[in-house]
Amino acid sequence: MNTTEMKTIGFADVEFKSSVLDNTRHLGCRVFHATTEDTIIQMCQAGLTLNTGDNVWQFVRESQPSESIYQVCCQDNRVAVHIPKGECPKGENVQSVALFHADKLTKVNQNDLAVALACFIELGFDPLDAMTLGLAWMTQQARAAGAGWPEDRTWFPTTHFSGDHVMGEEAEFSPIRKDLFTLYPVVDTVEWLALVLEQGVTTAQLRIKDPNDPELKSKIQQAIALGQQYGAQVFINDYWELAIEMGAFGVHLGQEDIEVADLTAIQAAGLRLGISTHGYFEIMRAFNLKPSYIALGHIFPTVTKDMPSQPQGVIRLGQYVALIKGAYPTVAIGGISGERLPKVKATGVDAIALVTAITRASSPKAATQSLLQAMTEKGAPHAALCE
Ligand SMILES: Cc1ncc(COP(=O)(O)OP(=O)(O)O)c(N)n1
Ligand SMILES: Cc1nc(C(=O)O)sc1CCOP(=O)(O)O
Ligand SMILES: [Mg+2]
Repeated sequence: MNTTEMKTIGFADVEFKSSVLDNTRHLGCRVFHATTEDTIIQMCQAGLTLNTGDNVWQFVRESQPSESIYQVCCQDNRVAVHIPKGECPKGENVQSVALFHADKLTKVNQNDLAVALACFIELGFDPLDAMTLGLAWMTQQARAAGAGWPEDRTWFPTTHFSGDHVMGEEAEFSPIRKDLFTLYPVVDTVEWLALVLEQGVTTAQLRIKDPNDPELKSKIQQAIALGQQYGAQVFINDYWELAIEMGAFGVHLGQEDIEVADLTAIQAAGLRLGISTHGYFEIMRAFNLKPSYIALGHIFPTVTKDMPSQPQGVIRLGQYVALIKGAYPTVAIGGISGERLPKVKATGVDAIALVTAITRASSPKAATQSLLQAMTEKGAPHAALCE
């Protein structure tokens, strides 16, 4: 194909070249990358399509949701992505729409967006994360703000799913004490909680996964009392109604939890809110709620929980931390051991959450002590970022 325009998106060790328009001004391009399959963008009868090997994306004017392809609808500076049913993060039989608002652009050029999207998919990002990054990249370019990795949150789009809870303009969750936000054990019994608090832990979470536990209420009550006794920030996982009723310090909720919880009630009751995220789309979605902290997972493979997403690794963790820094406190979670802790800490993340590094240690008390000590040791910040 004779091309009239060549776009390049380059980051430190990867460079993508995209031939975008042929000489009859028809779109039809390949995104070249040395180590992965080519991604092909074509104009066909149905509109612009992007074939990434695993998925087909189609840029449409008006969307009639399809079960098998990602449909992208661009209007001014807003983008709607209809997610194929099988790929939907909310469940197999749900048709959901992810919405993006690139408010620093006046119009999203869909040819450029297709190229940027293809590049980030080639880099291994999940579809909605690739779209979030693609829009951040385009905004950064449009504002002549450099060719580095998108890290400045002012260039990022806002993201949400259709039907998401909308908080009042002024509403934000109560802050946590950052000086107490360091080692963050997540445990499933009151006994474990007492053990870590006795060792000097100042932030912890009670995570009981059986909602039918007959002693659930009493366990939550004991956890709250322990937090008060030790002057620690104790979060209750999932059970936000009980947490409000019993006056907990805070609750931790995941991406599905925030769809069913009464966030306004949690905020009005003065509880702190921590939110789980697993990539750019979810981080920007969490921003809408102005939470007390943002959790970033899972960094390494974990045996504690079945994860639908891939481990993020410390390089991405560093990029997420840079994006969030100054807006909300951050905590990393997933497969973090004493050995891995220095690399995680070097990303600049505020706190480190862990389960098995303590609960499966041969001496949990000694492990907690040594993890606490490692959190306070001064390391070279932003060093040791190789995985
Ligand atoms: C600190 C912290 N980070 C992440 C999670 C996970 O929350 P969620 O995604 O809702 O999953 P469950 O823990 O409820 O299985 C967490 N609990 N704490
Ligand atoms: C509860 C939980 N949430 C995660 C997330 O990524 O959201 S990872 C995780 C388990 C963390 O356990 P461990 O320290 O044993 O790997
Ligand atoms: Mg949860």
